Amino acid sequence: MALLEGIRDPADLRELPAEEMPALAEEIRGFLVRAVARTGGHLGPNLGVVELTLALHRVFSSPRDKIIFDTGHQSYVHKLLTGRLDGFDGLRQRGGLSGYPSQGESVHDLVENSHASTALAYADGLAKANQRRGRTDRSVVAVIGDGALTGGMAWEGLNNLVGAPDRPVIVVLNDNGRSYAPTIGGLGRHLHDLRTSSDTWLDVYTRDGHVVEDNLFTNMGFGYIGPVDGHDVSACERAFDAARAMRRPVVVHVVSSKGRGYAPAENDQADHMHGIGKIDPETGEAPKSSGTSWTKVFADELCAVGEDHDEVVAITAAMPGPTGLAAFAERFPDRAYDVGIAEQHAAGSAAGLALGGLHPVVAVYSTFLNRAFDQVVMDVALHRLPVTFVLDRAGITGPDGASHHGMWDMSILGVVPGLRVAAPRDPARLRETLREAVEVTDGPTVLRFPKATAGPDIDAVVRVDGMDVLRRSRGLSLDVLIVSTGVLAEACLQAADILEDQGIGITVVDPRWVIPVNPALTGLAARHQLVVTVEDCSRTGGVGACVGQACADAGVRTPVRNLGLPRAFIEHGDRNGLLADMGLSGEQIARTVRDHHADLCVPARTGAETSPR
Ligand SMILES: Cc1ncc(C[n+]2csc(CCOP(=O)(O)OP(=O)(O)O)c2C)c(N)n1
Ligand SMILES: CC(=O)[C@@H](O)[C@H](O)COP(=O)(O)O
Ligand SMILES: [Mg+2]
Repeated sequence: MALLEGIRDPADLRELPAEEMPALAEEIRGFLVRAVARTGGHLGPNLGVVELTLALHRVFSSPRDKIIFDTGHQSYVHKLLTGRLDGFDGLRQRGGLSGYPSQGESVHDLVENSHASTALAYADGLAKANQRRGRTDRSVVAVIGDGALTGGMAWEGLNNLVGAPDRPVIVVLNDNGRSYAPTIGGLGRHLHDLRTSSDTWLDVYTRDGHVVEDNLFTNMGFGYIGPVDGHDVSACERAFDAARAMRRPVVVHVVSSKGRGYAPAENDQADHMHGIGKIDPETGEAPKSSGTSWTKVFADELCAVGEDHDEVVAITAAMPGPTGLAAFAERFPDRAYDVGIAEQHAAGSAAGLALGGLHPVVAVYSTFLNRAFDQVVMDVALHRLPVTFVLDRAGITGPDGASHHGMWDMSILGVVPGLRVAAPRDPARLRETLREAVEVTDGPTVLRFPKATAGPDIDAVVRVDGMDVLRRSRGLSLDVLIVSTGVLAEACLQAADILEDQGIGITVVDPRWVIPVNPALTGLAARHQLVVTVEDCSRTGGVGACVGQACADAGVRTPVRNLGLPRAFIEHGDRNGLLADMGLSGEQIARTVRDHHADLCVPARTGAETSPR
């Protein structure tokens, strides 16, 4: 790896002769496979941008020239070329390199948000700032994938970028034909036609670039250069030079292949190793996973629901595999819709499907529902439409860090009139609440579950008014009511064991449907000295806040304390380690409950009250 080890800064790269680029690319590919096989990460996307990224850093002078990576999952090569070769052993681990650009890591990193389709907005703003400040000596370059280009924000960006022909921005479209799955819709078809219609890929550029007469981009007002071979460093360099010389908004259409140069990724028909865990670098094989994921439990039950409910249809935002909808699509191909990376459209289209008499199930990662909040409120809930949103990766996810933790869904959804949220604690409750959700006809429902292996079922001692009492106080004192949400039930029960041994009477209740607050919960709260709510979601506006509000509104004076995630961006790490950092392990919950109970300075009650039967 002599060449790669000699690059500590893009300036070192620019010193190398063009003839060294193929060898350097080879070194980078070999390094990526070995490193990501050890840590997991986005191997496929990064293998696809090796030559493209070399050309970017040879033509443009970051950080004076700004290079923005849309989504950012394809920025490993950029990190290797900007002095972070040694950090890859800690990729996506606590205290290690982020899997996305990170301002704290490098001056060459600009956008940390890994939500797709935002790069053109940043580029628009940066270009305007350069123009305002008379900075005519630098470029703004946005690298966006064909998948990210299916997102609505990307079209808002394109529309604004061409609004000012005199404000140069270079849009590098990295077109590998897919997100996880092949890129859908008219854009997918158009790009395919552009990729295949040119008899020869452009490798010679006149000063004004090679403008193709008539395509989507030229008709909008962009200069267009392409299609360019994304695995030919020199061709990419010539294209970027030509684009810069045009001094106007330009799209450079680069054609690449995800997983390039590593047979197990190239042959992976699912998604060319888009995002992987640890693998054997020789074979590409992953160790057999122990246990069943929450996603698999959902995928299987949705297929069963589909058999029983002909009105149920499913929508994914370019993630059929990761959300589990691929199984439903295989079973019911005419009842599954992939709308591209377009969560807002997914929610709006779901509203249309519901108005048409169907019951759509929209499966997205919790964090990506943020993007469709207005559609959930105004297009679905306002019309009281029967749409079920299934939020995978809810709560702390782990390796993808701050913009992927699904830690705001219950906080933002708590304010939506008529919307109901369930947080199943185990596979049995996921199956149960999913079936309950698809029976709801007068408004939206939401289920949320984590990126984790699904644990064993936790049966209730008794179900009272739809809520599951998981633990009744062993003694007769009703000191503390722990309101457990979702998978944290296991930690709450561990805490209950510890606290009971310390003489504090604990009731643990799982409301199952956590928003709006079950009125019976306030009655249960009234019979205890203290209520402690526990959730894998932001404490701000989460279930705990809703319970406190409900108790206050019901005139229940029992103090309510909320355990959950802080109003902060939480770095990447492993899920359990981060939950423990946030005080959400069994032991920590017990310690916090004990402290709150001690603060009440009230002796444990004896006898008079009755535990819920
Ligand atoms: C708003 C949003 N929805 C979903 C995702 C999940 N996601 C991460 S990468 C990806 C596919 C990106 O495809 P593309 O832009 O073509 O980049 P490629 O992986 O092909 O390089 C998706 C859907 C996301 N990051 N942001
Ligand atoms: C980049 C992106 O948003 C996704 O690829 C994300 O990495 C999802 O990862 P998991 O599916 O492993 O949770
Ligand atoms: Mg793509």
